[in-house]
Amino acid sequence: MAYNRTHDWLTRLPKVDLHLHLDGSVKPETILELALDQGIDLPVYNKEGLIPHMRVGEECGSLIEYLSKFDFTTRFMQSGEALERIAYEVAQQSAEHNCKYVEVRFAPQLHRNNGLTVEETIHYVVEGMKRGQRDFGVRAGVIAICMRNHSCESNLEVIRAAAAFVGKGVVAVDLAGDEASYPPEWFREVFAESGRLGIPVTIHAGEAAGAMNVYEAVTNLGAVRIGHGVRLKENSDILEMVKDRRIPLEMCPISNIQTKAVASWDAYPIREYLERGLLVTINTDNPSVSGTDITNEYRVLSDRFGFTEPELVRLVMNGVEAAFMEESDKLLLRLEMEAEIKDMGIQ
Ligand SMILES: O=c1[nH]cnc2c1ncn2[C@H]1C[C@H](O)[C@@H](CO)O1
Ligand SMILES: [Zn+2]
Repeated sequence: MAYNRTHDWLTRLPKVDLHLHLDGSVKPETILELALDQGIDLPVYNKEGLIPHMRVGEECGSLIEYLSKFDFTTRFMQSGEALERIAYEVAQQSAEHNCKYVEVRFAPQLHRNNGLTVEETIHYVVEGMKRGQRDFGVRAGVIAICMRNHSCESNLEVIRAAAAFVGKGVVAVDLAGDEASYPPEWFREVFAESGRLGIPVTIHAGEAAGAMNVYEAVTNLGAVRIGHGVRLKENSDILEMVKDRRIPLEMCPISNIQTKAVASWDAYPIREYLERGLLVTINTDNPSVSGTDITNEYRVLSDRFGFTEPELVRLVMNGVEAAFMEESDKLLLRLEMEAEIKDMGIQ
């Protein structure tokens, strides 16, 4: 069988992206326009000059350093118009990589500096995704994020607002931010509310701290998916539990290397996870902060780990299985993607 791993092939491969932050996906061109519209000064007025302010380099040493890039971008994301536009552009960027389904996550409380309510921020992001779906055919769901450095009250407000949008664009809630300083057990009260309201939960865990955080996220916060889970490999019992419960891992390879969730590509556990039967999915995390896109994630994996075309297809279809989607919609998406993959000559 001849494997033709060209860039073009991977771009055309239908894909999904389940872990993508809105504020980590803003194009520098858009920042230039938003700054002019909003009357906010910029350090430089050209795309290339903005990139170092938005993107981490090779030298990024930790998740904390990685997270420092977000303050720059969120300043321009304080109006309904900006949120709607950026969500729309995420759908557009997804379509450029033949991404058929995307789950976009954002933290409503980070977008309230000019007086938007939590509900309004969600409304505008949902509207942008819907317009994107109409124009580019990319299906989408929105995930509302609670932040680790925010109070219980402000996170509860996010959970309750998100619950009101379930079935109207929001598909889940999440917990993000500095994992090493804020352990998941501090958030039991917050996610008890998502349990009461019946909204699905995914939690960033096992990224900047160990496997115990994955255990806590699953057993006490009600996580049915895990963001990253790179350090799950440190504990076999917890790994087996995640496997037995079929809990998908939303892995984001380039980001995981940059944040030092893992020391090097040699130590990246993706092959090990697949061999041990975990449901691994491939995602971008933050295209503009990480300088990546979904095609690039697959390309790097294919280059680094020698994944074959059928293996790459399996990773894509794991993403479909893991999607926060109604089973009937999932079936349609799967059939559509399988037909397209078959047309590309892969079984
Ligand atoms: O990989 C990540 N781990 C933890 N927190 C993250 C990651 N990527 C982005 N964030 C944070 C920074 C953003 O401002 C916030 C909401 O999208 O989520
Ligand atoms: Zn993330």
